[in-house]
Amino acid sequence: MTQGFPMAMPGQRIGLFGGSFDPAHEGHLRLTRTALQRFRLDRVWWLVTPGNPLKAHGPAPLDQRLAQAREVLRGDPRVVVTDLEARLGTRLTADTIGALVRLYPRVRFVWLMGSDNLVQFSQWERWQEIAQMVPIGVMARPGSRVAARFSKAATIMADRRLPEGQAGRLTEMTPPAWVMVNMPMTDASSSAIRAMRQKSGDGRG
Ligand SMILES: Nc1ncnc2c1ncn2[C@@H]1O[C@H](COP(=O)(O)OP(=O)(O)OP(=O)(O)O)[C@@H](O)[C@H]1O
Ligand SMILES: O=C(O)c1ccc[n+]([C@@H]2O[C@H](COP(=O)([O-])O)[C@@H](O)[C@H]2O)c1
Repeated sequence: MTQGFPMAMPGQRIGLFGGSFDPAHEGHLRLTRTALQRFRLDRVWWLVTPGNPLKAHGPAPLDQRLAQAREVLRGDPRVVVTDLEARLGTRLTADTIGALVRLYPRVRFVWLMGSDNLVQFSQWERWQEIAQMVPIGVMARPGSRVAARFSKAATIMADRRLPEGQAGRLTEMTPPAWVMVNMPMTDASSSAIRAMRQKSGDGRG
């Protein structure tokens, strides 16, 4: 495998967790640990994006966000923090997933996201193509669970939704397939942390 690309064994179940991580926080950690358990994943790869295509303002430098994300994870061996999108030269999730399924044809990938992202999902470029490529695991986030449930993407994919009790089968499903699971809620958010840092005059944010 090319340098900087994580190793993966054939048949491994890997969650792809894309985000700005500007900065990473307890919510990302909780989502990751819950996904590992509920979807019976072997690994989760944090795809630290060079920049969310829907966000107008660029985030902090990529190296800074990668280093901080690794600190938050405190060496959990099941989680890999990667700059794969920068290496692949992709920004759009459809392109990133397309490249990864070609590079790792025998890995069982699932896409992970918080419920606030499911609300917006129908605005992502070629979102239905994403849903055709990999199953999707959605984790409830305070304030967006109901909106996510009635979102455009959820409505269009309603007949492909797994009951929460069957979340452990998500990686075996032929996409499109998705499930929304509850997790211990935390209202941690990167924007709240950035706002707090700005208020306290900490230049990092
Ligand atoms: N507290 C949380 N609970 C559940 N999911 C979360 C939580 N915080 C972030 N996520 C999810 O993590 C992914 C990456 O989010 P991101 O890095 O943008 O963090 P954020 O806190 O949402 O940032 P911002 O506040 O700047 O929008 C998204 O899928 C988002 O839904
Ligand atoms: O591909 C798109 O059109 C698209 C639009 C919005 C967000 N995304 C991805 O969604 C993930 C979460 O983004 P964010 O900024 O909410 O952490 C991250 O991997 C982004 O690249 C992707």
